[in-house]
Amino acid sequence: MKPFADAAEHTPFAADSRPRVAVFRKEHFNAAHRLNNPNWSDEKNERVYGKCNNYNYHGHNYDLILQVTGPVDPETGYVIDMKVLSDISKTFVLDRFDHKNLNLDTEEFKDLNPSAENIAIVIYQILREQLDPSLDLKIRLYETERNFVEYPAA
Ligand SMILES: Nc1nc2c(c(=O)[nH]1)N=C([C@H](O)[C@H](O)COP(=O)(O)OP(=O)(O)OP(=O)(O)O)CN2
Repeated sequence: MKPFADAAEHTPFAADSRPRVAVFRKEHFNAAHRLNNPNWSDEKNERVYGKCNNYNYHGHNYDLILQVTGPVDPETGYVIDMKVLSDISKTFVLDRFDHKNLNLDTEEFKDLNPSAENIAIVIYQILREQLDPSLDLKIRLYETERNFVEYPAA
């Protein structure tokens, strides 16, 4: 099989003819949070968020799946070096959020509800700045085994 057969027929700048592949990196972090809207009454917060509004912050074992999609570099065979992706996620996401109380210990969630949706958006924004603009990024965040979100949505 010759994945670069088409590319070879074009100039080295014919990037569009390079095959695009999605690369995945799974990360994990633990964090505590509480869902609460300060503009609502205690009753409404309790009704909307249930046990997630409990004054005792509770923790989740978050699984984070980073999906980076882009053209395969014919020289390296890589879309992105997964070691580099791992280092970026450790430095900019895990070191920031792992073993933290998201509401109390992080700037990002001081005034933003740390729902799975908002955490995924924040992580996306943080990582987006660190990646080559030619690469697409998608975040999948598991808050529990059965509850997970994706950003951007398909
Ligand atoms: N749209 C959202 N809904 C909910 C969120 C959220 O972030 N976005 N978060 C929660 C809770 O924090 C948590 O995810 C729910 O925990 P739990 O009910 O224990 O979920 P489990 O999967 O462990 O248990 P099930 O009994 O299978 O639901 C709630 N909603």
